[in-house]
Amino acid sequence: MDHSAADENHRASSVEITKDDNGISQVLLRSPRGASARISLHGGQVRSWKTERGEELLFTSSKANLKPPAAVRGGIPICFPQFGKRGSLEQHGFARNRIWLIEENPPPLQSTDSSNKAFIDLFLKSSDDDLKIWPHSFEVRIRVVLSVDGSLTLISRVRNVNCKPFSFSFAYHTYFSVSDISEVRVEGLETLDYLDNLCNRERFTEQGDALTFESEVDRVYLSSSDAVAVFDHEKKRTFVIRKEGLPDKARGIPDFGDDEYKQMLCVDAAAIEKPITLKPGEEWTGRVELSLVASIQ
Ligand SMILES: O=P(O)(O)OC[C@H]1O[C@H](O)[C@H](O)[C@@H](O)[C@@H]1O
Repeated sequence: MDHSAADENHRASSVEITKDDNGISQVLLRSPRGASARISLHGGQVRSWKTERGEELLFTSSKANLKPPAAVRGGIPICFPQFGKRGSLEQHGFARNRIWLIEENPPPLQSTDSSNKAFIDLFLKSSDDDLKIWPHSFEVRIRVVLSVDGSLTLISRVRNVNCKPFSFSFAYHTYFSVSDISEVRVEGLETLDYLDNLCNRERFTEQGDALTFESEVDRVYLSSSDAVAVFDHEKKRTFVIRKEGLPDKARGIPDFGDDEYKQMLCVDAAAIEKPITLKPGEEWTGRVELSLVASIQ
């Protein structure tokens, strides 16, 4: 068997497409050691990411409405073309509400080696209804890759297929599952400036060595470093989030008035404060890699 045929064979055994309870296609990626990721075509959203021991690493609200076009609070929603309420569109834009397609032969991805890894390519383009509320023709592609060691990488491309420039925001709005938010600390955001969404986006500078949580937090850190770590002392887990092409980080624990939300922490890799502008025919690429490392507490 030649090399590419071996790759194809490996891929076929590690990618499975089924339907969820609402009849929406979902993709299951499996690593040879048993880690897995499940991605729904509703929103192109990663809904589950599990270790080889079957432990779920992402949070999903037990009250989430999973029926399209609802926005599902959990997993990794894709915020595009708007983050939060910073624009005329619905919160976090419409991409997370749309039904995406699987793309069999996407244009080649520069400097990305997905061989021997389980991956899927998803695609969304502006519909006539989208153009009524956001008049810019676009194509968005996301490759979700599960590596042999269980780490999860999402690579996104946005292309301007319009005849005029347009600007957009983008975020991987990642809901990590944590034991209890009081047991968690975040490193990698110290000394950065942030905009506090709970104080009319006023600008502050982060102090202290590592960040812990005592009450609701909703902040956008500007020009953050490309690696942030989330330590969960009780679960003895450390998540490492690495990003490229996405200057900002958002961090939040919402106060939805419910104990359930003490078991989650949102850390987004994002382009929020300086929206990305594309001229006709241009393409932007952004990437995030999530990994679980041996506990360094
Ligand atoms: O509930 P969602 O629409 O998914 O948004 C969840 C959260 O997203 C971001 O972090 C916003 O800054 C928060 O204000 C919001 O609570």
